[in-house]
Amino acid sequence: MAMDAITPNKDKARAEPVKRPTVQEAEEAVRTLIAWAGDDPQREGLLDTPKRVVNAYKEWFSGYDEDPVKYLSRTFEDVQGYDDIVMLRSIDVESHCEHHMAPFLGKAYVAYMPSAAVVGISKLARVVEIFSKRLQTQETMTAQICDAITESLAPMGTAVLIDAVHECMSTRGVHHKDVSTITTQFTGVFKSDADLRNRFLRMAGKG
Ligand SMILES: Nc1nc2c(ncn2[C@@H]2O[C@H](COP(=O)(O)OP(=O)(O)OP(=O)(O)O)[C@@H](O)[C@H]2O)c(=O)[nH]1
Ligand SMILES: [Zn+2]
Repeated sequence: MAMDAITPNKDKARAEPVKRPTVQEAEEAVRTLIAWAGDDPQREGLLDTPKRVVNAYKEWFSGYDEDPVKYLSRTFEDVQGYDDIVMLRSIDVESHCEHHMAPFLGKAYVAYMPSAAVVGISKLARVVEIFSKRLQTQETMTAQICDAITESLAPMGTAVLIDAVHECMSTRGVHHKDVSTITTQFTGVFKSDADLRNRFLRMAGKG
């Protein structure tokens, strides 16, 4: 999808799409932040930095240009009657918090109980990646991953757990380095069946 088509995280208060600035405008904003940090944007070592930062942003925030549902649309039905949990453990999460634009890093655990069809397992990791490559709160991201799987696959239930360390808490502010944050979202049988939910948590190593 083109870089000028932005699909922001849902914000019900905003009706109009956000207009993406030009590369030149984005680079100028980085020069402003360099000066705000106290350095000279014209210093030789910093001359190419705005270009590098803008390119890094393209990668860190590439999730605005991707539609997770697209990845979940191809399913497979021939699984010989398989009817138990499908779970991906320890999916890397590299995201940025929407409050400080600081990284938060961790792991996601994603499971669903198939109703009929299953999906290619790599697509679940892609869904995590797409939502993580946006400005996020961990809670929003956990709910978005769960919703995308639930809406696309209509499984018997979906379970998502994210365990992450927020650099806005470890490198600034309260400076707590060893605190990780766990968020969970459960639907369907994972919500109604405590034994199944506990099985998921044990399989994630959190039970
Ligand atoms: N719930 C939630 N909070 C987050 C997340 N990422 C960062 N935060 C918190 O967002 C809050 C923002 O609080 P503010 O008081 O507005 O900002 P601040 O003055 O920079 O806060 P401190 O981080 O405490 O210095 C902080 O408590 C952060 O720890 C997240 O994913 N979920
Ligand atoms: Zn933060």
